[in-house]
Amino acid sequence: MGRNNAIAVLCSGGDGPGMNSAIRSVVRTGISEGYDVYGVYKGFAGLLTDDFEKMDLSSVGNIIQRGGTVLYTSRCAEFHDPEARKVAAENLKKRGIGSLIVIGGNGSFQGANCLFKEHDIKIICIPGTIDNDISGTEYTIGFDTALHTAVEAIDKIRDTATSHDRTFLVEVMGRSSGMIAITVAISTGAECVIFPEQVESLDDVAANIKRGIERGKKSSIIIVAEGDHEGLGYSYQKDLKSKYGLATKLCILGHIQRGGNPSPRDRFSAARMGYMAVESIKRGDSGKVTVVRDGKFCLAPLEECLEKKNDFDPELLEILRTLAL
Ligand SMILES: Nc1ncnc2c1ncn2[C@@H]1O[C@H](COP(=O)(O)OP(=O)(O)OP(=O)(O)O)[C@@H](O)[C@H]1O
Ligand SMILES: O=P(O)(O)OC[C@H]1O[C@](O)(CO)[C@@H](O)[C@@H]1O
Ligand SMILES: [Mg+2]
Repeated sequence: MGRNNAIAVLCSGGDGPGMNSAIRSVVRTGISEGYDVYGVYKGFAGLLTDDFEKMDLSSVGNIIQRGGTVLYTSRCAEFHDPEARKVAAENLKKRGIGSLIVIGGNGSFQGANCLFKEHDIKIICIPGTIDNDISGTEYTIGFDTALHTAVEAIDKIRDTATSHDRTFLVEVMGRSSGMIAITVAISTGAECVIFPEQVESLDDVAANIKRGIERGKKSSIIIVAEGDHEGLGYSYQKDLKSKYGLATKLCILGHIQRGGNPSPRDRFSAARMGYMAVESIKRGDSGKVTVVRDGKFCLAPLEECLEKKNDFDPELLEILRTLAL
C-alpha cells in the first residue's frame, strides 16, 4: 500500500460491550485487504499524545468476548480546540495514515466530523454506545448487552421487592437519553419510568404506584434514567416520601451496565460494522457511518448521524402504562 493508505482505529466516549469485536474486525479485515492498521490508545487523547501502536493479527486475538476496549477510551476536552485537531491530523499523516475509524457515540462523531471537515483524513464511524441515542441508526453497539445486564439485575430486585411488599426506584444509565430506561422498563414489567425525554410528573408516578398497591400488587418498580445531575434517584426517593408518603428503596445500577461480556447481538453487529467500515475505505468512501436502517446494515452520511436521536416513540409509554395497570 502506498503512502497515506494506512488505517487507524480508536474508541471514544463511554466504552461499551462489543467495542473489542469491532476493533478485531477492523484490524483483521484491514490486514487481509493489505492495509497497515494502527490502534490509537485512549480515543482522541491518544491522537494528541501520539499514542499509536501498529496492530497485527494476534493483537486482537482472544478479545471478541471481552467487555471494555483494549484500546481504552476517553472524553477529551482538548479535542474541541481546532489547534489540537491540527496536531491530531499531523500525527496521523506522519505515519502515512489516510483513514481513521472512530468507534463511539454522537459526541465522538462530532469530533470525527471536525477532523473530516478540517483535514484531509478519510473518516468512517462505527456507532458504539450503550445509550443507542445516535440519530440515523436504529442500533448502536453495546445497547443490547447493557439491557441484558439491567434486566437481569431488576429481575433480582423484583424477587426481593415482592417478598417484602416494597416499592423500588432503580436508576439506570442515560444522562440525556431514555432509550435504556424505557426499554428496560417495558422488559421488566416496571410500573413507571422517568427519563429525560419524558419527565413524568411525580403526582402521576405516586398515583400509579398507589393504585397498584390498592389493587393488591406485591411489589412496584420505578425505573429512573440517571439524567444530567448526580443523585436524581435520591431526590425522587426523598420527594416520594415527603410529598406522597410513599416509602421506596433505591438501587443505582450505574457502571455495571457498561461492562461485561458482550451479547451475541453486540459481537455480531460489531463484526459486521468493522468489516463494512474497512470495505468502504477500500472503495474510497469518507464521512460515512455504518448504521442499521429498516433492520439492515448499510452506510449513511456522517451528517445524518451527528445529533442525538429525537424520534422517541410515545407509544412506548402507552405500552408501559397499559401493561402496568
Ligand atoms: N463538538 C465537538 N467537537 C469536537 N470534539 C467533540 C465534540 N463533541 C464531542 N467531542 C469529542 O468526543 C468525545 C466523546 O464525546 P461524548 O463524551 O459526548 O461521548 P459519546 O461519544 O457521545 O459517547 P457516550 O455518550 O456513549 O459516552 C469528547 O470527549 C470530545 O473529545
Ligand atoms: O462514565 P461517565 O463518563 O460518567 O459517563 C456516564 C454516561 O455515559 C453513558 O454510560 C454512555 O456511555 C451514559 O449512559 C452515561 O450517562
Ligand atoms: Mg453520547
